Amino acid sequence: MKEEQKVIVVYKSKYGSTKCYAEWIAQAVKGDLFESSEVKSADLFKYDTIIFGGGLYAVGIIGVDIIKNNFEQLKDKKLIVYAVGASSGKEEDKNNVLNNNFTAKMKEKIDFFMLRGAFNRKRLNLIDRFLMWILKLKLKSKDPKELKSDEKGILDCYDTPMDWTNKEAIIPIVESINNR
Ligand SMILES: Cc1cc2nc3c(=O)[nH]c(=O)nc-3n(C[C@H](O)[C@H](O)[C@H](O)COP(=O)(O)O)c2cc1C
Repeated sequence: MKEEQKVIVVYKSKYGSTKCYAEWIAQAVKGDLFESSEVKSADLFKYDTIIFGGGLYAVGIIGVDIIKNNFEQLKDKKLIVYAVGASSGKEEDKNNVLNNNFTAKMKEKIDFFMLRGAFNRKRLNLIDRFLMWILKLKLKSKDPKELKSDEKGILDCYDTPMDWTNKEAIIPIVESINNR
């Protein structure tokens, strides 16, 4: 990475997976690390590269509005977004998340990555537990052959706590900054 590049790593995480990846990434790229509530839009403008990570909830990337709402001012910077979910990040799931969260113009400019987080139903707050229960009922009522891979992933970990967080998964993100 060129000496003068300033990198900020911002994250929003509910249960810690996205935070864990943000810490690994910030350490690897020597970036400044912030939880999204600690950052104002004006802080982002001071950096050359902005990396945002958010947990995936019902195909939405939590906290990503900080990038979307400031997109016009940020679009000429290097913009990286990663979403952390239970999904294995297959192309189909990735496109689904991209289309659900970004406009065509944003998709062109933003380097987007999917990372795999963790899931433990017992650690969820009451609302999330209820939402997951509704989702499970909905998925169970579908023909198993019709399930998308992220839906299968959710059913697989509903009763079994899983932790897929893996430091090596940040390599493509770190490389995309270093190869700038
Ligand atoms: C209510 C709820 C909805 C979720 N929706 C999705 C989803 O749409 N896609 C996905 O891949 N994972 C989904 N997950 C799994 C989370 O994204 C996963 O646990 C992730 O590691 C959370 O990151 P965090 O700990 O940083 O918040 C959902 C989890 C909950 C509790």
